[in-house]
Amino acid sequence: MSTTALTCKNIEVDFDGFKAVNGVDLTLDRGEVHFLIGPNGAGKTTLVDAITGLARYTGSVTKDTAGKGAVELRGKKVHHIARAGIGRTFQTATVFENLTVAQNLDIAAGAGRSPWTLLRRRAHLPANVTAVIEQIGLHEHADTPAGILAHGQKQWLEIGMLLVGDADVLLLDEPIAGMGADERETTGRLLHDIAATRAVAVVEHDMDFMRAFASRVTVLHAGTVLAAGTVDDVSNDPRVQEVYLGTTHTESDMEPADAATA
Ligand SMILES: Nc1ncnc2c1ncn2[C@@H]1O[C@H](COP(=O)(O)OP(=O)(O)OP(=O)(O)O)[C@@H](O)[C@H]1O
Repeated sequence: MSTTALTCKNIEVDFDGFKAVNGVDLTLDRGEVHFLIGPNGAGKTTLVDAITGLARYTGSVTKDTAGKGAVELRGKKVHHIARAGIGRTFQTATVFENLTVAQNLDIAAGAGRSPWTLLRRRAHLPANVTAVIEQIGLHEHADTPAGILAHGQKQWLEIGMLLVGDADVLLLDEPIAGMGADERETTGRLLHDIAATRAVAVVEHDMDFMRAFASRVTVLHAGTVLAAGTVDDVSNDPRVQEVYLGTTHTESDMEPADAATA
């Protein structure tokens, strides 16, 4: 059963009079892989920036925690928002290249620990770190320096760092950019595995990937929600077809399916 993890109401981001996000409502539910799509400049990244505290906005973003009610995130500092369970990745993975996979995860898991305990060598990894290494498929690379991981593996490690940090809402910016077919497939399955208990939102340009793995889709255009629903709902929406086919944004075309990775 899906439960709501994040609710955005009437979000507006204004850059000197230009509304990059203009009255967006969005709900992210646990149990779903929710794709945010739209042509270049639609406002996808700015919306994620607002949710994570990097862009000032009006409106409301509330984090819903089962049993504890809703907490307003607007006005909170970036690290408070992260601590409230909102995790984010960027297109370029930001892992500690000289540390091993296990050390990267151990540090991400220890956000609340003192620097001294973080530095101390640990005889055994905490159970949650071991479980996440398994979940992200890097158990054979636990002692591999992150810097020599393949591109896809680095992305999975970064997602793993959000998981051990107890992110309940994961906002992923083009997680499959630069990945091969097998890595994309693995990533899609990983996202659904994660979404079993958390909310996952993916900003994406790759329409094949969206069709294969989206539980729900929100289409942004010019800072507003153009359409929302299932893959079929949005694919069959004439307004969505118009935006993708009737404008110059052909690099994001809905057809052919594999048109773009921005
Ligand atoms: N700091 C800023 N100052 C002014 N305008 C900005 C700023 N950041 C983004 N914009 C503008 O806001 C609009 C939305 O940009 P945004 O990056 O959110 O779009 P996007 O949907 O993520 O696009 P893409 O898919 O190309 O990444 C664009 O017109 C962009 O030029």
